[in-house]
Amino acid sequence: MDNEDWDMSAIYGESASGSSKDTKVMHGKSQVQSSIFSPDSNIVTKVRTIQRPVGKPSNAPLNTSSFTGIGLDADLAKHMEGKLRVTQPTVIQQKAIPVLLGPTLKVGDEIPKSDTDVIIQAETGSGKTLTYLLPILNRLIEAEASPTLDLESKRSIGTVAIIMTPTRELAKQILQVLETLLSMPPSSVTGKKRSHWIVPGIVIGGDKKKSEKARLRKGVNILVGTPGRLLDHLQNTMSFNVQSLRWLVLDEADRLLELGFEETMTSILKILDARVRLVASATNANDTTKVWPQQRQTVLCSATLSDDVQRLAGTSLVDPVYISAKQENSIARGVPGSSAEEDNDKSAPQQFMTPEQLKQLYVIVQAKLRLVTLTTMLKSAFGVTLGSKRPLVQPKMVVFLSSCDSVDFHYDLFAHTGKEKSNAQDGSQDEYFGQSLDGQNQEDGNENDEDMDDSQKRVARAWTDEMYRARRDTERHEAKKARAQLSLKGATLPDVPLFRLHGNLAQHLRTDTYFEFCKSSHGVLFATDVAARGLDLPDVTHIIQYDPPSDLKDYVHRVGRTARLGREGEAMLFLLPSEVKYLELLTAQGLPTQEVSVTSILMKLAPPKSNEYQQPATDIQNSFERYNLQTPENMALARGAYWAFVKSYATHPSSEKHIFHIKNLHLGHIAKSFALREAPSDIPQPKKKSKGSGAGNYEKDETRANRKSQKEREKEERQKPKIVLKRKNDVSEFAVGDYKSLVGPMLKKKKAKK
Ligand SMILES: Nc1ncnc2c1ncn2[C@@H]1O[C@H](COP(=O)(O)OP(=O)(O)OP(=O)(O)O)[C@@H](O)[C@H]1O
Repeated sequence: MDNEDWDMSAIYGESASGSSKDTKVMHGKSQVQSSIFSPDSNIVTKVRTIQRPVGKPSNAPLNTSSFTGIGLDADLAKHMEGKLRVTQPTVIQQKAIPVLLGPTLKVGDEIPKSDTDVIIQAETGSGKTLTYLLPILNRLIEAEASPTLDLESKRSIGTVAIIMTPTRELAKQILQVLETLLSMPPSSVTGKKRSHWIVPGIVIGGDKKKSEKARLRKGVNILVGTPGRLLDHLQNTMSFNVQSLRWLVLDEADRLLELGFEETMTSILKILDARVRLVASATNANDTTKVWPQQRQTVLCSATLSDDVQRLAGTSLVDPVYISAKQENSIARGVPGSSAEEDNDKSAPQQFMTPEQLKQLYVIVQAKLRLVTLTTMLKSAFGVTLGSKRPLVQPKMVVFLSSCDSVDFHYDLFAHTGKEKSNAQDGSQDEYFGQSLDGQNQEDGNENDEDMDDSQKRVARAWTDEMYRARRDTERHEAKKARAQLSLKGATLPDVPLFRLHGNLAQHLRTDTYFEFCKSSHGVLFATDVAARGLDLPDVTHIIQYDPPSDLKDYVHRVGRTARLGREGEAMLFLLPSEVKYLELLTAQGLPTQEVSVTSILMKLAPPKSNEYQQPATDIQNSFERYNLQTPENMALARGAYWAFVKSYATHPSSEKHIFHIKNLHLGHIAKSFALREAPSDIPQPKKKSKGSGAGNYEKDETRANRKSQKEREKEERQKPKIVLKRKNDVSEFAVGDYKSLVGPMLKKKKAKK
């Protein structure tokens, strides 16, 4: 159905689309004010929108089953009902919990005869955390009745379960769920305390190692951690006792096994293999109970499974069973996708799973319109565009960006734009280091040239300069303070709390922001992929992928922050016209997307009964550009974000280079999307920040670049075309320069091999 045909030729406003450019030198560079609309820019295309109905909720609890019915301890089930409001299992819980409870329970026909390694695949938001935590807990509690397990020395048994996650936030979230489950009251039947002896713990980068060591020395029975810190403790904390380890859970397994984490994971597995086996064969001292697995059971889970999992499964899993939420038969032996025939087999496991009820949309936007389109989308969602009403239930949104610097920039921009001084004319009068302070002096009303002699004028000028500097310093100080806050509210989206999350924030800010956003009923979180995996952010209604992910798996995890547990949700993907082929990749993976036209979004800016959206869009863009010009700090954030974007674009995997290639980027328009008025060749690169300063362009743990091995990066370097970008007919005034000048020193150093 065609539902978004607009004839825009009639409504190009003169001021919004005029081609005249205004040039000024500020912040050491020429600033060109150019229009984001031009008569020949064909932003209005006939859009054929395919209306695809969303499916029935696929990750909701089943109303035909109960936890006790699938073998869970009655006290534990009751406790979950009271504490978590969890009463009925989801599909994956119904299928996997009986298997993980072990062969002794004999619930279900398909349960393997002995404990076995397990691979679990289910949609995002389907309750995978409880799927693996509940059976472990259940089996620990069951062991209380075992005469061979000395209750007094249970803590000294050391760590019996390790849960590994790729991000610190996810580790904290899992610990929180674990602690809730462990706060079980005494049994209503026997009156005995349950689970009180089980000690949970966490080891993650960014936290103090010393206190972690102390806790490990005392004994932690279930340990949640990120790979780097876990390996560190395995290598350096002598008192870390894993001799009785029975469960190893790799949550978000595919991410953990990607290049970058792979080496760490291999080392961890080697150490565990050696230590656990050593004791088991020497004394068999830990064979304390029949209800625990006799050997270490490894559980892998994710919504996306990939080649990495197959690689690990081949070496480290013993005859695993595969349990999928979507597959007809509950349980299958072997590793999904490991046989060649499966490639042609339609019943073979799906690599990616998204909730059926999730609405997946995309918009194709020219780079120069990206920022206003995003702004309009946010404004209209919160009901702050002309003629729109605030929705009764305010949305809660996550905007995914490709770099930490980009997150900082957008967070800062939305938090502060609109507060700039009203007399600011394209920033010239607000520029702290500009030539003129006249505007400021007049504003302060301290100077009346006609009534003063020369010396009075000098004193007055010195005095106003002084006051101006003092005010400038105060404003800068306040801006600095504001940047360290957990959330901010700005004039662009009044009363909407804005948050940011990325791997370069100090750990306490990361943690506090995560919990704060969880608690908030509405708001916008600007985040890198650090928020993509596993985070259970309650009530998120919308996801915006402003920068496409570097990996299709991340697409699935990002959109999975909404539409959780049977709820509705909407995800929007931004694509440049040169990236349209990405849709083919999504389609090939069975990910259903539906187009929304950029015009239909921008039209939300038009006054009621009018089609004139270009002027309000231009006003928004100009106010962003003015904000950047206001202070060197603002300028630095924008320039840093621009460079981070360009560099991050260059790290898309080689398999996607035909879609995301830097040579396809219109850099002048990209600069516009960071509200910069400078030519790309003029945009200075940010100075390298000192190591360990907690600042930088990319994610530390979660960077795209980190995911590649040195070898793979070198190979990509060699393959990079030696190109000189030429000015194309339809290319703007800015997009000129050779590859090196565009990409910067990070890539400059390596020479292409012949
Ligand atoms: N059976 C259930 N009934 C009600 N709520 C549940 C049930 N199982 C889990 N939940 C809740 O659903 C939410 C999502 O669970 P969880 O984070 O484990 O999903 P997930 O499948 O691991 O998602 P992701 O793939 O994104 O990590 C949590 O808040 C959890 O408490």
